[in-house]
Amino acid sequence: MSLFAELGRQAHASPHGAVSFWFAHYLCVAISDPVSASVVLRSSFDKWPITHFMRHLLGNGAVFGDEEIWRLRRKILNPIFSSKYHDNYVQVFERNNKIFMQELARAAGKGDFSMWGYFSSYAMDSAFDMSFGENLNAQRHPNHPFAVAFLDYFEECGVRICQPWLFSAAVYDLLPAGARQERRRRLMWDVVENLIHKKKQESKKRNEQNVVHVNTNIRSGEFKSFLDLLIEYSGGDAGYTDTELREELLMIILGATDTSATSACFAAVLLANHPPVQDKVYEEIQNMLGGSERPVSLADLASLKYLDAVVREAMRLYPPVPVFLRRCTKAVDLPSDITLPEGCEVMLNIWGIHRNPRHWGADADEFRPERFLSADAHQLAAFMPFGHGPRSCTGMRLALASLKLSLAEITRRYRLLPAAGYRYSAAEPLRVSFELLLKHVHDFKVQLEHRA
Ligand code: HEM
Repeated sequence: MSLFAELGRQAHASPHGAVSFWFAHYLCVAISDPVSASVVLRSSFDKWPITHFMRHLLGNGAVFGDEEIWRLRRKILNPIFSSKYHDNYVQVFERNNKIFMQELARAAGKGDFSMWGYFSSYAMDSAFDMSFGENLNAQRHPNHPFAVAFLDYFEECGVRICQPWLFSAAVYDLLPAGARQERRRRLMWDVVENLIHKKKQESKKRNEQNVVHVNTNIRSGEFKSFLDLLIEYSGGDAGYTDTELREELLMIILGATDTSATSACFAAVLLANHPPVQDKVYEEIQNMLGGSERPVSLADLASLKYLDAVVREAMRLYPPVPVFLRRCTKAVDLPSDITLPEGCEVMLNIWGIHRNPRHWGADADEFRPERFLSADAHQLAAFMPFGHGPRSCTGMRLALASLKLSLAEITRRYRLLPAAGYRYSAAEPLRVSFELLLKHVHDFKVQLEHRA
């Protein structure tokens, strides 16, 4: 992670906001200027070839697919993630949040513990539920084979991406790690393919009987899972094949799970270490609920402006995806008068952009949520944890809703405290590492104290 921070510092000092460096045998350009980053993100859509090893599990799933395939897949994803279906999915978060709170209650008042397992199971259950309309129940059964295979698979990918000599599949597949990945992939594919098969059978039966489907899994209305919508928007029986459906669904589950858990965990650790900020969040929630014990709902989120600022500030300082890797498929002219040639590997250094003092001021490294209450257009354009342009995250609105719902429920019940012996200060910022996503070296440890 220190590499990205150093590249960021060097780029901030350069008039172009960019520096070149070697990564394995690639000569790359790292950009920490938001305006140049936005030009690249709007014009170059292929990812670095080193990310191709993710295709072992995800195939041509939108996130790692080359531009040609990605464009076709994205056309189907866009309507599925439109605001039309937002409420449909948020019901899933509300439901899984209840289980989350029941599970978390077991850790409260018992000293240090890691938030990671709780947030990641909540995110996994929500992603699975949205994808299939089925409850994986990893929150109550963290040893569920799918959940274990998924987490272990991506942990191993995190190790691989930091070791360039493991990039080649010809070598990796012969190693014990390659064999383990193969077993995990098989298990996940089987689970997903069985669910696709089951869904298609059910829908065939319904069509034969001409029955209107109401999914009783969800409180109100007809729930449509990502699987339902992918089938519908890709053209029904003539649409996506089972392989294409599996690729897209696994890609959505990947996109939704660890990213959301990482963001929520960083926000929780920052709240634990900044009591005055936490007090303001608590006050805001109490003022809104006015003493009621009802759960926080989607409709409430619009009133929780300070909580929104806290979530954004946590993602600014600790973006779960700290770098995006793009390859220029044509020459790109940057505003600073330099041209990136065709084939150039570009690292969009989000960590560096989010801490660029030109945009965020001299206190860019400090946790100060208030800056988002008065952020100007330049600052908002320099905030890109979800990417930017046509290939940015489709799930941004859902992710923010999920984060705020869970953090609001935690803060109203508990006072978050730093783990014993570990307190964050401006002089000693959170120590982080890079393993596919950003990670906290101290494993997101906090304590929870019941509020009176
Ligand atoms: C805090 C949580 C999240 C963060 C920080 C995040 C961040 C990102 C980033 C950085 C990208 C890649 C952008 C790029 O390459 O330029 C991405 C792509 C994607 N994300 Fe998210 N994401 C989050 C949650 C979600 C959720 C909840 C979903 C779905 C339910 C989702 C679905 C996707 C998909 C489908 C893509 C691929 C987009 C494409 O290549 O066209 N993400 N996300």
